[in-house]
Amino acid sequence: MVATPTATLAPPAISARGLRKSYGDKTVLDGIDLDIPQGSVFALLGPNGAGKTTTVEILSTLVSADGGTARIAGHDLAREPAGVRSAIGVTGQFAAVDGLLTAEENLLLMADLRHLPRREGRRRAAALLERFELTEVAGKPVTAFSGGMRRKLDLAMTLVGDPRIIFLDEPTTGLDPRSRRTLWGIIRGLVADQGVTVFLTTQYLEEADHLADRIAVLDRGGIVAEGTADELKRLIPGGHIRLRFPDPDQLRAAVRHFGAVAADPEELTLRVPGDGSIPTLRAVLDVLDGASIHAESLTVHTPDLDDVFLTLTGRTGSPKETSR
Ligand SMILES: Nc1ncnc2c1ncn2[C@@H]1O[C@H](COP(=O)(O)OP(=O)(O)OP(=O)(O)O)[C@@H](O)[C@H]1O
Repeated sequence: MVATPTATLAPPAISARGLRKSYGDKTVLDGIDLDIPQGSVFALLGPNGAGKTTTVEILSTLVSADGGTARIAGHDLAREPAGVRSAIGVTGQFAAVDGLLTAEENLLLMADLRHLPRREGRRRAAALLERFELTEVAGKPVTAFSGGMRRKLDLAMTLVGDPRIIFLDEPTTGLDPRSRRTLWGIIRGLVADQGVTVFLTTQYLEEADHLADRIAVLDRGGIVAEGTADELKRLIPGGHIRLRFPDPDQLRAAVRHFGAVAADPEELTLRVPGDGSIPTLRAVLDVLDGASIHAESLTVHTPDLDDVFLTLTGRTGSPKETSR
């Protein structure tokens, strides 16, 4: 499919102003603004309980906001909820998959719920089974499926209605790295081939980094930062070089030469601000050599989304994968 040059002129797929929601005296969303262009992937990143699911529930008409306005696919959220529902698909932590039915039966059931003619329903089910590489297991009951296969089927069911906007609430939570990567590929394909807009929530910084055109960090009821992964990383001043010393004397000597930098006497390490460029590294090594200080090891740390998350929310994100 050819990308439409009008995409940039098109109204946003999702826009929201001042969305608010409280449960009892707990303020979950305290005035959220969003602008998500058509055909893009947007990631809402936040720690547990930040209000990510609540945001998806509001934007997908499952829960009403206490205040604020939103337009989804051109429909006013409060006044035209049926129009919103016809344009969106939602895949949540609350998977819609029925374990007793087969994969194909689940898809056909969804086609019935969407009032598709029988033949069209069968055609779409077959195409989705093929696309998600589930054709061979189409006749098997879903109880026999792995977590990754269930997630794929869940996403396929969302696509039966051919939505223009898809909400994915923590789509890969609990999946192994391989299944996660498979789903990432599928999600990227949806955007590239069909131009759908994806609104994704995640606790995985790496997921947001891989998939999203823009990322918003939600914390304590508000969006504390928004931008591309690179823009967010630039919020964090530089990287650092970490030196490890064999004993406290060497560490103390290094502190005298490098000045006001973060030292960890227990770990016998010192953080020197700087990127991993050759001149920076050479300058650090020259200081060590000049003062005859012996360092055991040197590692370069470039800022990543984890640093951003930590700086903005005061908490670390989820453990990062090591299997690249
Ligand atoms: N129906 C409800 N009634 C009362 N409190 C609720 C309800 N739904 C959500 N909350 C509260 O709102 C806050 C935000 O919840 P939400 O599920 O939106 O967070 P989240 O960012 O999606 O977290 P997680 O990553 O754990 O799913 C939590 O403190 C939660 O307990």
